[in-house]
Amino acid sequence: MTQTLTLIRPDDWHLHLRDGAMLQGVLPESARHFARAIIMPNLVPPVVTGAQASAYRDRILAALPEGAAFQPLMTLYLTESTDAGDVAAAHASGLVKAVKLYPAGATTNSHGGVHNIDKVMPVLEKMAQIGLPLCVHGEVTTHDVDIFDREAVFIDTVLDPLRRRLPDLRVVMEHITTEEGVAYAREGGPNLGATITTHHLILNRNHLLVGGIRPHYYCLPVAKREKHRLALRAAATSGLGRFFLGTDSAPHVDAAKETGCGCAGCFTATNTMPLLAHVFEEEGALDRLEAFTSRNGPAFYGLPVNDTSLRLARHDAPQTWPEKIYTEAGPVTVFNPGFPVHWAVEA
Ligand SMILES: NC(=O)N[C@@H](CC(=O)O)C(=O)O
Ligand SMILES: [Zn+2]
Ligand SMILES: [Zn+2]
Repeated sequence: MTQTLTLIRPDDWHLHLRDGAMLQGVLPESARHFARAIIMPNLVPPVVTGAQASAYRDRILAALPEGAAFQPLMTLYLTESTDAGDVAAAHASGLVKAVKLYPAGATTNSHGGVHNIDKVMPVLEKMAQIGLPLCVHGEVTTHDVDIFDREAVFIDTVLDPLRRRLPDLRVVMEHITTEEGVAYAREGGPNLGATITTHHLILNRNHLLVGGIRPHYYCLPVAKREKHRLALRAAATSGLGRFFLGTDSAPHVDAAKETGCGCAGCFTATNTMPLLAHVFEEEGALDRLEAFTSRNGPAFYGLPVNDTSLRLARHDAPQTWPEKIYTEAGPVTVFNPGFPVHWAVEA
């Protein structure tokens, strides 16, 4: 008999949709399974002001397939000239659900990000006052720090000092990739959450580098040692409210990935839910998948859970999905986990 699993419809608490032709091409992949998503603001130019977030939200809604009930939850890209009053107004109107901190130079389109945290303290103080969460790409960018250590060093030298300075600030550690990240989030109290991606539950750095370099497994923060992947699996399947799904699905056209200096980002919007069912089944934790994908995120953000559902089924035969999404901007390769997956989302 086919095993099925019915979940409260999931949300994605960290998603890149881009703009224009790419947005048009990838949005249906998320809207098919997810009810809501926190939309990352690292466009070119970035989404800095409330007015820009409102215009971007309109473009997303206009790109939605007919009849899709998908709600984009908007964020602002924090810069050293961000205006605290504009942030507060965008939050008060209900438009903006979080502000995103990119350390300058940390990742794709982060050059306009923050060099010096002191310069953004007035905005962060306002956010702490009004309860608006700060989503953090938690890596230091100084060249003397090894890329595999950047998350752990960020926690010690930036995140922990910031949280001691502003204990009321609500923070989401985005896409954690290390046991240090898991441990810090676990101990962080009710003002701290952490998103975990699908691909970091599947990949370690060997998958990226052994037997040839795999550009479609390259993302930031970069996949780490196996012990870190196992720590992430334990956290995601723990059921603890701190940990929730943020796919960090980050589309780049193949030409920008398969090149001498490839972009960072894994595109997982299409197959995240079957992959997660596979991972949670392996961990003997299918009963905790719903907490990770559908309950813990809304609880952290103070939103109701969705009132619709999503059904997964486990088939005897391995399931398939498109190898690429053909957008008008170019083809985007869908994340291939490298093992057979028997789960599929029911139509
Ligand atoms: N995760 C990635 O590797 N890339 C993201 C940026 C980010 O989330 O850091 C992107 O925008 O492409
Ligand atoms: Zn990031
Ligand atoms: Zn991201």
